[in-house]
Amino acid sequence: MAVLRAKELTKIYQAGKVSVHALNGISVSIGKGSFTAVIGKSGSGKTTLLNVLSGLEIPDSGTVHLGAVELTGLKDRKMAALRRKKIGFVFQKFYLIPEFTVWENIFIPFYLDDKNPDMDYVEFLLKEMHMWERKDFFPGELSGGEQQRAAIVRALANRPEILFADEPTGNLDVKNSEEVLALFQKLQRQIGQTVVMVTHDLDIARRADRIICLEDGKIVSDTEEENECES
Ligand SMILES: Nc1ncnc2c1ncn2[C@@H]1O[C@H](COP(=O)(O)OP(=O)(O)OP(=O)(O)O)[C@@H](O)[C@H]1O
Repeated sequence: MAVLRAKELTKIYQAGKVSVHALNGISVSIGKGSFTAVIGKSGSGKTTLLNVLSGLEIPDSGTVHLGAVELTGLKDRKMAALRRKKIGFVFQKFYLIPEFTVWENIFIPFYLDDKNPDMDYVEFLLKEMHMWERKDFFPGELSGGEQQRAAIVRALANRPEILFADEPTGNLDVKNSEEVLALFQKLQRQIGQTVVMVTHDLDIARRADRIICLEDGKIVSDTEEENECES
């Protein structure tokens, strides 16, 4: 069963007189409970694809459906609310809010929706990421790996229908990267968490069960096994 379906996505950036076709007719369907890696050379469109699939950016043409809802038709406020409730996003640069503690960063989306988080699940995630002891720290008091682990808890706390991660291990050392990938795999197994992750690294991509390779804004391969993709 597909949790997300995208059809014929195009995105053209205009930089001065140059037009860049960042997405060039991409159609893709993401199965519930699947773990997908998106790889490809620098500039192939990976981040643009993730941003469009997650509603952060609007495509020039094409559609994205999350379940029955067409993201591409939503206005800003509805999109923001839907993203808070149903979509998790992990960025390479973490983007924690520096004035708030880890705990507060995790809870902000819930405050905005006047909802209470599942405390047991948040505690489980913080402990899995070895961040329970650091929950009252401010981002500036944490290492890069700790900040990313906190950002991952924030992204997963509402049990999103789909988690997008853009180079989530790009700024992490081997040990931290391993913990992040192990958590994604554990959640996939235990609660059927759907994950779509961009990476440059074929070894990291191999941890997923599907590898989509992009070139010049197009999918050039989409496999469950070894992949000839240049990344
Ligand atoms: N805001 C923008 N304005 C103009 N061009 C852009 C913009 N964002 C991306 N591009 C261009 O679109 C293309 C795809 O960019 P994108 O960031 O999606 O690639 P990527 O595969 O994620 O690259 P990397 O691996 O280097 O992060 C690139 O050629 C890039 O220069």
